[in-house]
Amino acid sequence: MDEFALIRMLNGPRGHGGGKRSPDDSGVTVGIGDDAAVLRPGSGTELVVSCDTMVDGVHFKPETMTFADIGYKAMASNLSDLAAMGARPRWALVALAAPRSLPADKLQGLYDGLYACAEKYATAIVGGDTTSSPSGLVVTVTVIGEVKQGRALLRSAAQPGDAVFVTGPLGGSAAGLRAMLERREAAGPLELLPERLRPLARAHRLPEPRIQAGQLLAAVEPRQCGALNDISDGLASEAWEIAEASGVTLILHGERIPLMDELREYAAAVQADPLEFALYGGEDYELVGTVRPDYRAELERMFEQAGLRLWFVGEVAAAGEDGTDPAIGVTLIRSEGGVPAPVGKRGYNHFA
Ligand SMILES: Nc1ncnc2c1ncn2[C@@H]1O[C@H](COP(=O)(O)OP(=O)(O)O)[C@@H](O)[C@H]1O
Ligand SMILES: Cc1ncc(C[n+]2csc(CCOP(=O)(O)OP(=O)(O)O)c2C)c(N)n1
Ligand SMILES: [Mg+2]
Ligand SMILES: [Mg+2]
Ligand SMILES: [Mg+2]
Repeated sequence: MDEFALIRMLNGPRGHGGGKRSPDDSGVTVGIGDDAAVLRPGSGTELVVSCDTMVDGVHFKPETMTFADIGYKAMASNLSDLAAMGARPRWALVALAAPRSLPADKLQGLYDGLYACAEKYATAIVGGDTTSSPSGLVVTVTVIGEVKQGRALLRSAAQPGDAVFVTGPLGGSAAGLRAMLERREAAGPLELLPERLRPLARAHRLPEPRIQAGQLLAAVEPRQCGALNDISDGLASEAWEIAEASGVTLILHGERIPLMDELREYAAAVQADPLEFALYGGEDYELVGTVRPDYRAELERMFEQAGLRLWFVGEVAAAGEDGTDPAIGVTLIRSEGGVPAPVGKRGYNHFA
């Protein structure tokens, strides 16, 4: 099949989504098929743009992900960065570098996953690029969202006194990854995995970007909301990014960090500390953020009303206030009443 037939197959009417599946108010003047897409942003909005790549052997292996999972997660991990800015997703572009030997039905599976996630979060796929790859599969998604002018949520907005929250349990994805690699079986339907591993594998393979939570936070009275970040490299690494960008210290309470029961069970079975998965594992795609302390109860109420939840896991201190060195950074109080210990600035790092 030639390149153009492939693009038509993946995105056309015979594909598993096609440009036809755009959301109703897609704002697309020109979509797939010309030299570039032409898009109409809403008035009074600013564009929010980000891209992330998934690479064979780095982000997935046959044991860890099906092709549909790779597509879903490529879209979800990108939308997660829009969530972390408080943006509403609008459009996406997909750049694909695929080995010539990769069967078309595998690529079709990848596109099933991409379109499934894009549809779920009202995102129109408006273009991309298709090339051959001399080695493994590489998928890059670019996402474009919108936020009301001046309302984007930045890493630099944490203030001393803020409460630190996360939007969901952490560490499950990294435990799922480890468990699937240990099994050494090709990834198949989640239902075929032992029940205790399913939630962990799901967290790794089919993460959900916290779009609704991000938008809710961006809509809050602006002076009440602090920093926001999504957790791709692990809570420690993302908390460090907020600390450095804001010039503060984040104090985390180990016992308040939400963990799935299945993670606790898995960690006990492999004699590991479940908190290590949460702090340094990564790919949870939950949000970590801060809120002014007086607004905490109101934010909790707003989340509850929207059918969402927050977990308060710590507080922001002026740099050095807790007596630890270096002054700017992240500290952990393992159990209540204990003393804060520095948290290493480590997590997933492509070149470390
Ligand atoms: N090769 C690059 N060229 C230009 N900017 C880059 C490049 N790689 C990353 N960035 C930018 O660096 C910042 C941090 O990137 P990254 O750590 O990948 O963010 P995230 O973890 O949120 O995906 C972002 O603003 C991103 O756009
Ligand atoms: C086979 C395999 N090995 C290791 C990992 C773990 N892993 C790969 S990339 C990554 C971090 C997130 O990816 P990155 O490209 O750094 O995303 P970004 O921070 O730019 O959003 C993690 C934890 C994995 N997902 N699959
Ligand atoms: Mg990135
Ligand atoms: Mg991010
Ligand atoms: Mg990212």
